[in-house]
Parts: sequence; structure tokens; C-alpha cells
Amino acid sequence: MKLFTAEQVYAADKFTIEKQNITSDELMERAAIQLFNWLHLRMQGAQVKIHLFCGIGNNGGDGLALARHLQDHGYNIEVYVVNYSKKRSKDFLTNLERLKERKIWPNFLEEGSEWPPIKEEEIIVDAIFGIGLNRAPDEWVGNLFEHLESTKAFVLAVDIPSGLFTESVPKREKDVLKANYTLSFQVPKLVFFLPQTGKYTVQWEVLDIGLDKQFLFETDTDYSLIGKNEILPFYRPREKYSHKGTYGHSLIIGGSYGKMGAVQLAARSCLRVGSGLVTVYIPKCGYIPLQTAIPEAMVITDNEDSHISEIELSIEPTAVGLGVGMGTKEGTSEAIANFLKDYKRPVVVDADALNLIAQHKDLLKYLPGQAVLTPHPKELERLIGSWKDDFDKLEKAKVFSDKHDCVLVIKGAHTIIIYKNKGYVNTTGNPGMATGGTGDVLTGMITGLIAQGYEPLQAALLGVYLHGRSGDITVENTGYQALLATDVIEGIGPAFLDLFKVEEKVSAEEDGNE
Ligand SMILES: NC(=O)C1=CN([C@@H]2O[C@H](COP(=O)(O)OP(=O)(O)OC[C@H]3O[C@@H](n4cnc5c(N)ncnc54)[C@H](O)[C@@H]3O)[C@@H](O)[C@H]2O)[C@H](O)CC1
Ligand SMILES: [K+]
Repeated sequence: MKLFTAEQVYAADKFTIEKQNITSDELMERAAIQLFNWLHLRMQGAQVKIHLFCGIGNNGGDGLALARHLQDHGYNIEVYVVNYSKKRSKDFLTNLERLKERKIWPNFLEEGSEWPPIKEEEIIVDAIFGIGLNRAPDEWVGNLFEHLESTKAFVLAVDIPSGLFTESVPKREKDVLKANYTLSFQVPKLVFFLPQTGKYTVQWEVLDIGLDKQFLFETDTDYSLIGKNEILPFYRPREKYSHKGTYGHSLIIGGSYGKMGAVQLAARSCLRVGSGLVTVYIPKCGYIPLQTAIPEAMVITDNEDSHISEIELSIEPTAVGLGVGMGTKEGTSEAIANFLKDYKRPVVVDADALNLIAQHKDLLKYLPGQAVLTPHPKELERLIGSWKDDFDKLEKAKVFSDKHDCVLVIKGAHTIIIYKNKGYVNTTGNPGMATGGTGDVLTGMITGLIAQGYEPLQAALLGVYLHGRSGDITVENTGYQALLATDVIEGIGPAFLDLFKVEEKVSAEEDGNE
């Protein structure tokens, strides 16, 4: 799913209005009906009080139109206009008139107004600011947000939590009204997925308001959301007359005394994603544990017992996963540097190998094209330097990826994959996966996918998606706390099978939308 900028959403609006020969008021009405259906389906006429806070632009217009539908269906509502500007939008005014015709008189809130009392069990609809926010809300509006949050009532945001910009990070937390749920029109916003801005909504959902499908399809975006629909088109099925040679030979280079587990995790996950053959290159101390734990893997050992000192290859791997559990002994750093100077085939670089490259940036020029780098935030900072905020981080990552022709897998709650000027936001995974070894599993998976012939970017997308999906499937049995990296490997099979499961439709939801 593409992630549009506010400017692109406005363009889609305009295009739709012209092509479908409708008015902007009719489009607002569609939005309001979708909002109403969503609420009505869940509330079934319950008389819990709904407090609708509406701004003076089109987001406010949506709120007023929703209030009208709620009133028509007998809901218990109270409407407020947050009067932060005299510049009211046309469709806001139209909807204000419609409310007045029904004898609904909103409360006008201004600087100095007394804030309305709201009970914890009541509902707040936030239609104050939408994607048109162009500067931080005035102090008194921030104070209102604070008051609304302090009531602990459930906050349902229309389109986007008020005070949240679509393309930058707000300066102060109190300038945004935190939402429990956001109903976003047509497309989710990038800010829902970044650590500094994602925290402003607990959950989100998209409401289809019928913006022109062709326009949405043809508009190119810098960011997209990666789910099953984005993965399936490049999934490669197993061929009947294939053999293990068809699916590549992966080599995992890593391990040191006390960190052999990392190699085991990477090698096993590499096998689980379907790599035809897997060899590991490790220091001698890992020989017996490796051979015992993973009979399917082949082992080549370094001359040193406790760390890697020289990477001498007697095989020609299809793809290499470099760095897991490797340590930073001096001999090891040299071995990696020498290896990278000679090696010309696809590589996934992780952990200590990443840190080494960050320390010796001249090594970057030896990376083969489209090398996949899988840094966590600290490793990323060592590579690209510090950043002002999440948007700055993404821009710097894009510049780095373009300059060094590499795929950056920025690990986090929503892992973001950057290649050149595009970003791909992953949707799978959960907090249970914040545990030692899951990164090694990811490295093994991406390596194994590249070995099978996936382009490095595709391998990164599929690997990250399946890794998170496996965690999501597995956590159902383990719970967050007990989830182990090993469990994520065991879930890879079910995650592949899940790619082909047809989603069950909630029939009531469909009814509600009719
Ligand atoms: N396709 C869609 O998604 C549709 C969206 N709709 C809704 O329209 C809003 C966007 O409406 P817009 O009028 O452009 O902006 P806002 O309501 O967000 O803001 C109002 C207005 O206020 C001014 N402003 C901005 N920042 C400030 C500030 N800090 N203080 C005071 N005033 C400010 C600015 O001039 C804005 O224009 C979208 O989110 C949806 O909810 C349509 O209803 C249907 C199609
Ligand atoms: K809002």
C-alpha cells in the first residue's frame, strides 16, 4: 500500500472530484458516512455520550457531518467547535448550517473558555486538525488537548491525530492529541509508523472514501507499506524438477568464543527459508556444537580456535551473510576487510561486520552492488551519522543508500527498508521479538533468500516480512515475554504457508459499509 504525502492526498481529492463529477461536499459526506458506519457497527445505538470536537477546516467539517448522522440515528452527542481561526472552510460552513437546521447548537471553544467535563467512559471524536495543519496549534489549543487526554476518555481521531504533521515531527508532545484509534481516509500516513510519531495513535485503520483508484495506482510515492499483497507478486514457487543446486549455496561467516549461537540461528533460518545448501565459516571452537546442532549445515573452520582470523574459501557461495557473533578482535577486522576486497557476489552485512565498516568507511567501496546492511539504530548512527529526527534519519539513509548502492534494513518496531530514494515500511512483528538473536535470524533469512535468486531488495522485503509474520504467529503460543529467537525460526514455515491463506472477511463489517 502506498503512503501518500498530504500534497498527494489533496491532488487525489481534486482529481476524484473532477473525474467523478462530484462536489467536495459530497466527498466529505462519503467520509462522514464511513466514519458513521464504523462507529454505528461497534456502538449499535448505545447511549454512551459522544463528544465531537471539530476544527474550522475540512477535518472539522467531517466531524460536523458525522455529528449529523449520529444525531439522525439517535445517538447521545455534544458538539464543540474549536475556534482556532476565523478562516472557516466552505464545507465546514455548509455542515454547520445543516446542524443548525436540525437545532444542534455547537459549543464554541476559544482561548479562555472553560473546558467541558467529560467522563472516562465517554467517547471523544477528534476532528480538530487534519492533514492541513501547517504550524503548531496555539497554546490554548494544546491546553485543550491536555484536558481531553486527562479525562482518559477514548479518543477516536478523524484522519490523523490533531496536531500531528504529515511530514515532520511535532516539537512538543502536548501539541498533539493522542488517539486510541485513528480512522484515516483512503491511505495511512507515514507518521503512523515512525518511532517519534507512531506513539500518537495506538491503532489505525483506513476508511475507503472512493478516491480515484487509477490516480492512486499511477501516483508514485516515496514510501510504501509492505504487507502480503506487496510480497506475493515476487514470491518464487518451488519448481517440480528442481534440485538443491537450484536454490543456491549460502555461506554464513561469523561466530567467536561465546557467540557461536548467533551462527547457529542464522544458519538454521537460512535453511528454513529454503536455501539449497548452507555452509558456515566459523572459528574452530564452534565445530562440534555446529555439527551437532544443525546436521543439515556444512562447516568450514578458521585456523584460530576462538575467533575468525582469515577468510579462506574453498567454495563459491551464491550469497554470504557476514558478521553475526563475529566479535571485534583485531585479526577478525582484518579478515573481514580482506574478504570484502576480494568478494564480488551478494552479501548481507550485520553486527560486528557493520561496526567494522562504520569504523573504516573506506571499506564501503569494496561492498558489492546492492549489499544488504541490517543495522539496528546504534549501528545505523555509526554508519550514517546522527540525525535530528526520524524524517532526517530517513533522508540521510536514502542519501547513504544511493551513494553506496546498498539496501539499508533499519530495524525497529516497523522495520524500514531503504533502497536509493524509496522506503518500504514493514507491517509485521511484535514487541516479543525484542530479544537476543532475532537479528541473527533475519540475517540468515535474507541471505538464504538471495541465494535462491531473489534480488537483494526483494530478499530484504520478503525476509523482513516473513520474520515479523513468523514472530506474530509464534507469539500466539508463547506470549511476548517467552518468545525466543529459536521460536521465530520455527515459525518461518507457518509464515510461508500464511502467505497463501485467504483473509476471512468480517461479514458484519461488510453489512455496515453497505
Ligand atoms: N481525501 C481526503 O482525505 C479527504 C479529506 N477530508 C478532510 O479534510 C482534511 C483536511 O482539511 P483542511 O481544511 O485542508 O485542513 P485541516 O482541517 O486539517 O486544517 C484547517 C485549516 O486550519 C489552518 N491551520 C493549519 N494549522 C493551523 C494552526 N496551527 N492554527 C490555526 N490554523 C491552522 C489551515 O489553513 C487549514 O486549512 C483531512 O484531514 C480530512 O479530514 C475531506 O473531508 C474529504 C476528503
Ligand atoms: K483529527
